[in-house]
Amino acid sequence: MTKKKATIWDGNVRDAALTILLAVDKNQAYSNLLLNQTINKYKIDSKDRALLTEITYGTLQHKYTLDYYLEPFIRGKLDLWVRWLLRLSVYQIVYLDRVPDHAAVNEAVEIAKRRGHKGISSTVNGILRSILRQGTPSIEEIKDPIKRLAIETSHPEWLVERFIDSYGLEKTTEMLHENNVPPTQTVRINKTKASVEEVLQLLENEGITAKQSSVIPECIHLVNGQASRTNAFKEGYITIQDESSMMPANVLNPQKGWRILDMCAAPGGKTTHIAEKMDNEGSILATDLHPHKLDLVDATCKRLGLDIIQTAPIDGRKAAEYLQHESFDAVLVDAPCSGLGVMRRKPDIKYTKREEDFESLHNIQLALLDNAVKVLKPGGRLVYSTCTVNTSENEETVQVFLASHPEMKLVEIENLPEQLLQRGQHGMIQVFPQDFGSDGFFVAAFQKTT
Ligand SMILES: C[S@@+](CC[C@H](N)C(=O)[O-])C[C@H]1O[C@@H](n2cnc3c(N)ncnc32)[C@H](O)[C@@H]1O
Repeated sequence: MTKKKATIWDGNVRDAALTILLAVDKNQAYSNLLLNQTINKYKIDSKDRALLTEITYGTLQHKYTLDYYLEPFIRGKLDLWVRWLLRLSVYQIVYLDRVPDHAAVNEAVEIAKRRGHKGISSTVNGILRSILRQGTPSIEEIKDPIKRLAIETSHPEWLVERFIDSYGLEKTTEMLHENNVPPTQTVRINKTKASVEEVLQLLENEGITAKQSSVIPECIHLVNGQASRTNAFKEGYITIQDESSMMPANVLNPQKGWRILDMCAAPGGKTTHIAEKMDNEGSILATDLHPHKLDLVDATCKRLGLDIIQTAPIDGRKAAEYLQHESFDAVLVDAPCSGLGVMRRKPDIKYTKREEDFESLHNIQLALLDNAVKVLKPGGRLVYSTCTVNTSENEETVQVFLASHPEMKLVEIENLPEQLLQRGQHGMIQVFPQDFGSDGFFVAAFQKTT
């Protein structure tokens, strides 16, 4: 008898969510990539897609809270898949009004029967029915305020403490809650092809309601639909990008005809934004450590009709060995970072990041900046950005960099809307997810004086 090949999708949303959650936990798979691959590969329809996304992300986002709710009801050790099945079931019971409790329990019992044996399914049934009868334990009763906030918002305690040390209790509390709010879909319009009004009309013709952002003018918020499936996307009128990520190109303020280096360019979101701002006139060298990722940059340029971008695999920590010194009008270092600003869309980051990662990231960031200075023309502009909320990779990287580079100075950021400028000081802006519902993001602008 031929064995049936295992598949993520057999029409059962909860089962597919369980498979994805297990892969994220066991194989350190990226939840967003695996979820998108599953949805696209199996062409999952919009109703199932919404529920699958909600259960997968929601369960992952609230993992520690769900464990707290489950703890009093679990006796002994459970297999990993059983624990995830319980978590995703309690997630539905506690957070999803549109799923009746009995449906969540029955589905879990059926999955337990299929994946395990009768004993397991009655354990799952017993635990979930006890929770329905007795209710979940109260988080309010946790005495330690840091532990309470960590459980309530499902973040590791060390990270909560670190955030409070850097940003204070109020900002941290707001940020941790916002990290559990699903992000809205935002796209950037390609102004070399159409105006905002024209793109809004194109999207409307495809049944998509969208509106221009009140923060970054080239940003559009989608109310429904999936940007990647639209003709507007396929024909190069839009690029999927978080609103915060639209800051660096604006801060760089590139002019037509400039020669620009984008040192950590893949997959090309900011490179192509810079090219659009230059009206596709001038030249951009887009480099990245990983050659295969540069194919994505090339493909995006082709889709958007931009031809001033050349790609090259270069380790930015050695860029000055390969590139002519003082040859670029401006350099963008959109550095590799801990990604603590994007936990809304990549909840796995909450559970996988370690404090010891920060120092090596800080050192890589400094090495990238050192090289950027060497290839920058005197008078040229350097922009440093990260998608993290972490002083050691943001303000401290800037301070240490400045201390060893007297020829560099921070310059006032000008080319952003007032509401963003208000959040900055001395050439640096830290955006928090709660500020505009966009990713947490940091940007700093420097000028080479000699
Ligand atoms: C934050 S991502 C860049 C995102 C990109 N700028 C965009 O907007 O689409 C950081 C990038 O840095 C690259 N990277 C990591 N270490 C690098 C190094 N030593 N030199 C150059 N690129 C590096 C990674 O491969 C990754 O693509």
